[in-house]
Amino acid sequence: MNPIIIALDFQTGQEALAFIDQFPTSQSLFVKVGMELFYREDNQILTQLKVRGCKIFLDLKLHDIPNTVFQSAKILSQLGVDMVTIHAAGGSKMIQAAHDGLVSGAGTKKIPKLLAVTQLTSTSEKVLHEELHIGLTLQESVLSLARLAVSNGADGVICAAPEAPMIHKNIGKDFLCVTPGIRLPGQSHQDQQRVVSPKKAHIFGSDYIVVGRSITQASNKLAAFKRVQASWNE
Ligand SMILES: O=c1ccn([C@@H]2O[C@H](COP(=O)(O)O)[C@@H](O)[C@H]2O)c(=O)[nH]1
Repeated sequence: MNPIIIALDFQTGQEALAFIDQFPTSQSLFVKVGMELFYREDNQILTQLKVRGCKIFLDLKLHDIPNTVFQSAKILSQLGVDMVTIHAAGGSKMIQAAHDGLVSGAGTKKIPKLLAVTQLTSTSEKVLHEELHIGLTLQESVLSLARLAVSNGADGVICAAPEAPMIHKNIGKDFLCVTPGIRLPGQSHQDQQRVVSPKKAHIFGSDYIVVGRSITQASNKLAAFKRVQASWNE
């Protein structure tokens, strides 16, 4: 299994595909299409990526009333992607609606994995308390949202890697922990707050790491991807 999901945070499909085309065709890539690329390019970027053999994590982080999420998830389920996201903070009915929408929309297609964002990896303990007015610790809040997610049909969560052991211990080893907030040693954290190296994420038990700028903004992107792989395998 390839545990590295590359976040294709490019402004155009042309840039994203030029990036993908640098990799050998034998390399099976797992990529994340987020709001930036999807809002610009729509479904046709997904088709282009599938033609190139990529697995796709469509990261649109749905967060709305249950009916809207149900209808949207139904459509996402028909796009042939492997994973989709919602915000767990939308609550039990919203998570359930996302699950039901995916099941109802998939038809004969494979149902995409449903991942619930717990606390964004750009959120610090200080922001959680002072801006969001949440009285729990980050770990408590992440675990509580992960419990809400699993009870309502999610297959896993988006969290920071140091939270993965707690989630796997309390919820189960098969519940996916997909972890952004990844940097190689010495790199700037930029807007991320809860950051670890690929090696540390592997030790913590992340099922997948999501890596964007460390690879996509490197001068030699293929070499950067190999450095991430090497760190994970250390
Ligand atoms: O909590 C979250 C949820 C999603 N992301 C996404 O992951 C990548 C990370 O990019 P980097 O450049 O490696 O920081 C990005 O697409 C985010 O939208 C996240 O970082 N944290």
